[in-house]
Amino acid sequence: MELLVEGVGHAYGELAVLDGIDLAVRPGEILSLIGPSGSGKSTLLGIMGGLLRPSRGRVATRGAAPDGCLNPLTYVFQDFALLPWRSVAGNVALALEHHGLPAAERRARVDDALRRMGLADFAAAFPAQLSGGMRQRVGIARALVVRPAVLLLDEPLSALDAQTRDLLTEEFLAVWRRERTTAVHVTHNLAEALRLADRIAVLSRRPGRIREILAVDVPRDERSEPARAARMAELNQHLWALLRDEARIADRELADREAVRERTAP
Ligand SMILES: Nc1ncnc2c1ncn2[C@@H]1O[C@H](COP(=O)(O)OP(=O)(O)OP(=O)(O)O)[C@@H](O)[C@H]1O
Repeated sequence: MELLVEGVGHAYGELAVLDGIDLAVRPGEILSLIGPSGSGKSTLLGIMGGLLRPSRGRVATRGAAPDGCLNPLTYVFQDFALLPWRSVAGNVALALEHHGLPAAERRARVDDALRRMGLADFAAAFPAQLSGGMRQRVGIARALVVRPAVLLLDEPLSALDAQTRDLLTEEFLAVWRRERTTAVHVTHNLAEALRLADRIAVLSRRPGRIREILAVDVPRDERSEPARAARMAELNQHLWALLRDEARIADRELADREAVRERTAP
């Protein structure tokens, strides 16, 4: 399924957060969204998923959802958002409630999602008994169980240590290779974006506008190969320079505003 963002702008009261966002997320691609802190990345993801109505513009989907899709636009959150009093299987099954599925199908879907995320032996465990990495596996299994058309990932790995993050990135990619689910992935981590994404959209400082959309033109399987290191470093440097420019301008604007406030203070 394709996700189209057309002329989207958003303000929280007086605070303009997004401006003139046009973006087409292609079927089966992973699009990473990066930008300075406060540039509106999570707001844009919320608008894409229909959690938030934009002040201007619209979001549309095009194309069919996969067979058995119960919830076309499905989130994976940074803080896992698990219910502590429910088992792993109970947390995954939560996403199926209110869909009126027969018990046997519900069980089959839950078992399948747990197996795909390597959680089959942990179905009866509770979140408190699990590491952060395992909890996020449950978060991803809960998203997969509804067979989403588009996955919306809001910094899904940022609460995890570096090693667990690398491991989960590879596991997520293994699942994605089988399903090719369209995904939008918000992150602060350039290495993560460069590992996962087909394209990376860079937002400017607030109000966030699309500064550039960069295609990661190295096949995923080759991104850690020595022969590709130079190109990957080049892409990383380019992204870093864009973010640094935006952060510098934002800092200068803030300093100028403070100076004006001091001059005009009574
Ligand atoms: N519900 C809200 N009400 C008012 N202001 C909000 C609300 N949500 C976010 N903001 C503000 O809007 C701006 C953009 O927030 P948003 O979380 O979308 O940015 P972000 O790029 O995801 O930030 P970060 O990288 O720090 O996570 C920030 O200045 C934030 O404080």
